[in-house]
Amino acid sequence: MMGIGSYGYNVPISHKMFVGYDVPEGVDIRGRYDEDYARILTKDAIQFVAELQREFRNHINYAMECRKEAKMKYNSGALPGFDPVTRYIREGEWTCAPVPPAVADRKVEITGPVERKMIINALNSGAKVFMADFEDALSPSWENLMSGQVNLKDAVNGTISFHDKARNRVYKLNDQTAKLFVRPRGWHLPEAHIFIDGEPATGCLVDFGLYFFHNFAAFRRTQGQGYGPFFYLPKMEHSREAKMWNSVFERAEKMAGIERGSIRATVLIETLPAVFQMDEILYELRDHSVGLNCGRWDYIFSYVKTFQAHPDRLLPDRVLVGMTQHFMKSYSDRLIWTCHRRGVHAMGGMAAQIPIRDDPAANEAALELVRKDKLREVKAGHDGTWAAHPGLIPACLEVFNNNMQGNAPHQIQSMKREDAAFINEEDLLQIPRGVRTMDGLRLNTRVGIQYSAAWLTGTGSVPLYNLMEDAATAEISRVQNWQWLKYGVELDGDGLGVKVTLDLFGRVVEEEMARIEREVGKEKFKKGMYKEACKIFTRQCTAPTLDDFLTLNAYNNIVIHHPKGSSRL
Ligand SMILES: CC(=O)SCCNC(=O)CCNC(=O)[C@H](O)C(C)(C)COP(=O)(O)OP(=O)(O)OC[C@H]1O[C@@H](n2cnc3c(N)ncnc32)[C@H](O)[C@@H]1OP(=O)(O)O
Ligand SMILES: O=CC(=O)O
Ligand SMILES: [Mg+2]
Repeated sequence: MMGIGSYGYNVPISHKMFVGYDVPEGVDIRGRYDEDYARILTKDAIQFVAELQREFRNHINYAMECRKEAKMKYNSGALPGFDPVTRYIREGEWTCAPVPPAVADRKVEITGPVERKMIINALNSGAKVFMADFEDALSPSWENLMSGQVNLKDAVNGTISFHDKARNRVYKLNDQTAKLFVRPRGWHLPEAHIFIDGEPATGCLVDFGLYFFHNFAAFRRTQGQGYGPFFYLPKMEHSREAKMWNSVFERAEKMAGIERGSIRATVLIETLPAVFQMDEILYELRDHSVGLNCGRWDYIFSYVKTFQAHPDRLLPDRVLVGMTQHFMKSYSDRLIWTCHRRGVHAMGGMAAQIPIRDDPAANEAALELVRKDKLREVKAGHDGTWAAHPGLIPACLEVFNNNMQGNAPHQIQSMKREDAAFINEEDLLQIPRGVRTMDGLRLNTRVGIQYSAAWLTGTGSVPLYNLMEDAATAEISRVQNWQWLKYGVELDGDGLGVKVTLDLFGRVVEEEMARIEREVGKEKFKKGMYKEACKIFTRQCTAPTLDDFLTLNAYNNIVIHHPKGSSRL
């Protein structure tokens, strides 16, 4: 009844009668029709997305070409660094627009996919902010994206509820809820279920456009104290990409008839090139900015990706690349200095530990690691941090409440970190120290395959071995394997002189697949998409040229095109 395809074709089906979305000229919706989704995919909302697409498509194409050009430069041996052309921005005295009162206090922010029950749990979690994620934590299937929009609309309207029939439990919003930020996808991802003028739409414009169109008015009234909506912006590599977002925001404000500077966004600094552009990014967004965030996991991924052709910059085991490595500490310190100098929040990142339900001692050890990470952040001057799970909110809040300097709900004025002004290119690029082991190779493989299997079946964040895994952490596993294979590295931590070869990797994959089957059980293994995931992950790890993104390459596997309209037989 439905056509499965890499984007570009529909499977003809003979239904007698179709209902479909009412679309404006030039738009073709190839995703499944659903009455709930039709509340989101209204003609006016789609028209707004199409206008954004038409206005910005050339800019986006240009920005993506610039990414390719930068990659070629790095692949020929160049290092990323500060741009002499924009020195005047870095050295100039300017600040961003004042922080909106509604989000002055961001001590702890919970993140999670736009799943109905999780949205309610996150908003009720006691965190100050909830970042609802269309990105690292979400597998961007049509169902996930569209039901995510429905859920967010109900959340902003305050009407969201969820009935867990199996547990006979009804979920509703508390009186006091976290402030909502929404993270759209990155600039590079297409939305292959919506075609505009014959081309797939840009994923982030769909996420942003639909959410903004339906929610700006209610959000500003109920949550934003006259500001908003609020966003998180992922995976940018250059300030030109921030400039595009700024123009998108201005265009949206104009359409909505709201004051310029109403929309506010926090940019994740999570690519290596972007760390040299923090001032420039804030400058482009200075009327729409509410800070920067240390997206540590994608940042590590980006370090490997940027240096894919630099065999002298190989990473040690993934578990050894933490925030105390010099390049990571330098990045976080410079981010704090930059943000506070420009008058905005410097947000910390995500510790990977999550509560461990069935083992109190292990649970306490995990909590202690989270506390330690948060203590380091608050003492360094961060104004808030991220938590992956409601069970971590009280501990994170306690650390921030007890250790922030000054009386404000942030440390923007009280922790200037002038010492971090001297952090230079060498600090930011310093090669992480540590050893490489067979365990590291095995863990990358086991986690990468299991995450990919979850992603292919519609889940974008999963608990694996008591840690949160999402697209960013899986990327590290993938590119690290690729790097080790490409350069045939020696696993120097094992003292056996073993080199990573295709043959060794093949055996590791086989053994780890067997282990996964044992761990998840035969039934789940058979029903899940482990074999497909293994194929995709293995191909990516052994590809002669490194794929830019795991999810971009795997996306074709989750695109499902339906005939125009669905059956009403
Ligand atoms: C690198 C980055 O980009 S980080 C940001 C992106 N990543 C994320 O946002 C990850 C967010 N976290 C998660 O998705 C989840 O916590 C996981 C997948 C890691 C673990 O989830 P689970 O295995 O379901 O956790 P667990 O079973 O302990 O959950 C207990 C309860 O907490 C809820 N819960 C867990 N995490 C969250 C969350 N982040 N937001 C809201 N509710 C949550 C569960 O839904 C469950 O609710 P219930 O008791 O009402 O049924
Ligand atoms: O998005 C956050 C990250 O760490 O990546
Ligand atoms: Mg990220």
